[in-house]
Amino acid sequence: MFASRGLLRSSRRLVGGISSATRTYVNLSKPSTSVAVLELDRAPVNSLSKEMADAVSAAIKEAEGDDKVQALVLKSSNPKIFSAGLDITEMNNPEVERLEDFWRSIQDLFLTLYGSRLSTVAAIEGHSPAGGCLLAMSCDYRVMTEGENFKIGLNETKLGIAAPYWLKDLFVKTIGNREAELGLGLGKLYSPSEALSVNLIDEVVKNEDVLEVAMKEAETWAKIPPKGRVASKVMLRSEMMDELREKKELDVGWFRDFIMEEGTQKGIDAYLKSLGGKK
Ligand SMILES: CC/C=C\C/C=C\CCC/C=C/CC(=O)SCCNC(=O)CCNC(=O)[C@H](O)C(C)(C)COP(=O)(O)OP(=O)(O)OC[C@H]1O[C@@H](n2cnc3c(N)ncnc32)[C@H](O)[C@@H]1OP(=O)(O)O
Repeated sequence: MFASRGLLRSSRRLVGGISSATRTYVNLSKPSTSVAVLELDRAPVNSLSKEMADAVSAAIKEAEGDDKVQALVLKSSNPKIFSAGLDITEMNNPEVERLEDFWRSIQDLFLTLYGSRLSTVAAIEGHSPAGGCLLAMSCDYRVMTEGENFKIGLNETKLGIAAPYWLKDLFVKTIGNREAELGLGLGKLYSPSEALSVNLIDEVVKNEDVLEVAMKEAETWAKIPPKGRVASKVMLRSEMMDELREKKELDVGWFRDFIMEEGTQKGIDAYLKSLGGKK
């Protein structure tokens, strides 16, 4: 029960050093011996397509492959948008096989980030709705830039969809049941100060300070002896992860059936057209 699969992941398959490795959609660098930085870099809004989700998972695993690295800062190349969440076009009139593979990649990204042996700090620069909030909540610590127009939360109901059960569970774990009922039901997006008041994030900082604060926090976590730190993380997180691993294909089926419904498609289509007013 203690050694949840994946959490104390073996690094044998992984390359060792990280030297500003740059790949499509993400940039991975190592500004200090024990802290790596993973930058989300998929214009215009860092939405999570299947390929983007796979790239983020691969970069986390690469960082874990360096035994000296103990912490990871997750940031955005866009100072106004951390991530706009799942790429909605993946769910709009999709091919069923692609849709299922897309969802497996999202599940894997969650399991990889939430279950990482690394201490993870989200430097939330700007907007972070839905899947963006999932990324942030999967980290150990969350710093968000100030600016009351920036929003974070789970707005799925506003698109006519529902968060999967494991994202709901993560939300409840993070902000408690009552606030999650309000947040999920209303599809509420919180300003940084509101998010801080419900413990959705841990700190609000000036835009220009976000990386420095996140790096400092990551260095603090990196100094904790990893054996006890990782064991504590396993104790806190393994139950949720094990449940999803057991139900993975069931969850893929729920997602597929929900998304393929005609009513869901109508809602997604209308929402997508409203975005940017251009589609
Ligand atoms: C019982 C249930 C059982 C099973 C159900 C299981 C699972 C279902 C759950 C699925 C989970 C979904 C989670 C999600 O993440 S859904 C995505 C939610 N995201 C959003 O609602 C964010 C939408 N975007 C925005 O609000 C704004 O773009 C943002 C505030 C981030 C930035 O605003 P800005 O004005 O700067 O940019 P825009 O002009 O709006 O956008 C620029 C272009 O980017 C496109 N765009 C934006 N967001 C997305 C996205 N998430 N996916 C794809 N494309 C996106 C936008 O359309 C613009 O494109 P162009 O018009 O320029 O082509």
